[in-house]
Amino acid sequence: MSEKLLEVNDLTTSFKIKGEYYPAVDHVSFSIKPNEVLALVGESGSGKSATAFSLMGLHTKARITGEVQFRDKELTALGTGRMNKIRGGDMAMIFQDPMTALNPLMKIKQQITETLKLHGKKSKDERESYAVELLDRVGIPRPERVAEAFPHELSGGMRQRVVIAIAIANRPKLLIADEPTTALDVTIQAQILDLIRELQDDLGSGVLLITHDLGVVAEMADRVAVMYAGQIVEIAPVRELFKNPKHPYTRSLLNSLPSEDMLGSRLHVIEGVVPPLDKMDRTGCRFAPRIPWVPASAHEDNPELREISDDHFVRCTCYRDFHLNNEGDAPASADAAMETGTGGRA
Ligand SMILES: Nc1ncnc2c1ncn2[C@@H]1O[C@H](COP(=O)(O)OP(=O)(O)OP(=O)(O)O)[C@@H](O)[C@H]1O
Repeated sequence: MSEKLLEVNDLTTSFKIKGEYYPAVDHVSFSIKPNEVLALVGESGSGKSATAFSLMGLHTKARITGEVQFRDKELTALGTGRMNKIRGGDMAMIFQDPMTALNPLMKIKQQITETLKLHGKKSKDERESYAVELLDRVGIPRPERVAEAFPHELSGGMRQRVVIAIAIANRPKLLIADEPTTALDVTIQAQILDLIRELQDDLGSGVLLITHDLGVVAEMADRVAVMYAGQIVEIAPVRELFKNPKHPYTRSLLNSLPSEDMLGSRLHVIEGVVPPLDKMDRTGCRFAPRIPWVPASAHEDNPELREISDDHFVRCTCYRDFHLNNEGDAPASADAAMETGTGGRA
């Protein structure tokens, strides 16, 4: 097998809005190696989930182009039947909300054995005892009892452990985790992340970890891809990204992280939101409207991801002209920056 487990090239996923297709994922390319955790970060609406769902073949109504090579199979060319075999087998997903991922009317045991059955694993008795083993493996106390429970009888953290048990049931080579801890409280979050890390180590799986939480990224990721308005704007090994962020969007995200020396001070992020798909200007640098104090000449007309140092890629040259102001913050608003004439520069 080649060193790459997953290779995504020019993936474009477009949704139909009022009769027209608009890309939510726009020529996205990245790869994941076995045993590697790639974090995909970005604000709400940047296209993270659409990327994940496209990989899993779950966007049946969208128009999808590009290549998704998974263990030397081209997934975009596979029919539903073969895709169903891969989904939940070699490629599994942990969803954000365990309550919607689980069937409320089925006992936990049944939900796990169904996955095992779909992938032709073991006899009925073996499947049932393996289901209990899996519950134990994901740290569920009294797994025999939990196996007989319905989802609503469990806490949020326990439900997410069940979702993870289902995801790892067939020892996937690739695990896609879409905001796996967002719905949980902080102490449970840490336990679930530890669990995912441990299982990933154990299985040697690659992981695509989708999150908007940079604390989670710092703890879990080997590499990080930053997504804005359907495009990856920066991708780098985790240490490099935290130590040497380039793209203004990445720097804005990192600037929104609280740190000890910022206690009591106000956090600043660049104002604005990701525009809706049908209102998005797709020419030039998509982040330009949110940093109007950076001169137009600093942006490229057709920004591409470019390798600026080993394994560190950035889109658009605007990062060279982007500076934080004296307080180390981006201006609280573009208008303020224009008025003060600081241009957001140091
Ligand atoms: N089925 C759909 N039909 C139409 N538009 C969609 C559909 N799914 C997502 N979108 C749009 O695609 C864009 C990207 O959405 P996506 O859910 O991938 O963002 P995200 O980065 O995962 O955000 P979040 O963190 O809120 O989940 C958004 O503008 C969203 O409204």
